Amino acid sequence: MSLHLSDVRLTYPDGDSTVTALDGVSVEVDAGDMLAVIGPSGSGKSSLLAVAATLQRPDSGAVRVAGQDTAGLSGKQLSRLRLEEIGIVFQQPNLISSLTTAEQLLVTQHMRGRSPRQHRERVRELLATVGLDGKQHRKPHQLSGGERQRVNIARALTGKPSVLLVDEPTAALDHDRGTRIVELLAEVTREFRLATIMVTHDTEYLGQVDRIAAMRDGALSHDTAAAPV
Ligand SMILES: Nc1ncnc2c1ncn2[C@@H]1O[C@H](COP(=O)(O)OP(=O)(O)OP(=O)(O)O)[C@@H](O)[C@H]1O
Repeated sequence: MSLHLSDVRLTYPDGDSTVTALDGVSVEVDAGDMLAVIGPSGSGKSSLLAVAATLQRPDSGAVRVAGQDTAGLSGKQLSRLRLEEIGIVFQQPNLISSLTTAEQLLVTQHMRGRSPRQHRERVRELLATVGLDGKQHRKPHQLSGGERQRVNIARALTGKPSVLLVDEPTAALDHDRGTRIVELLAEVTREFRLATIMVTHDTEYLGQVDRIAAMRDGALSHDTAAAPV
């Protein structure tokens, strides 16, 4: 399973004119691969994630998620595809303050219409995978910033997605915590055979990813295997 964008173009209205956010972007990310996308502010990184997440329909070009062409799908079918196949990690964890760590994950299963009871074991395993063993009963204020980001990642993985989209995961973290979060993302990408795209400003963490692409003015100008560190 993979994520495939082909010649994607996206414009936004801008007064009497338009702004081109994505200008013929093509990229393929295979299962088990992690691609980092870097680039200056306004270069189109968030737009790329929004299109890959099927939250934004492109003006033209194709978006295939887990082998499925998204062009002909209705809004309802896209929502279902997102729930089943796509995990999204936003910059801010946006955890619900009254819920425990385990409940943050169970509530997403409830939204999928699945009984939380059947998923307690998976939630326990996922929390262990992200290094939160023994912290399932803690509420967000009882966790560190890095731990909250780990809950965010575990929550994105609860529905067993094949695609993981990550927006600036290290923005609020110091160097050590940031390094461990990117390590964790690389680990879960391999372990769960995810097709992962991580948008980041922080070039210091790029040694841990498989491929790096640079966005400039809506174009993906470079896509290469990451240099070994
Ligand atoms: N909703 C919108 N309406 C109009 N223009 C937009 C909208 N969203 C983004 N843009 C424009 O599209 C271009 C790409 O923006 P985008 O947010 O994708 O870049 P970015 O690389 O993610 O920037 P940043 O790192 O600052 O988040 C920019 O010129 C931006 O001003």
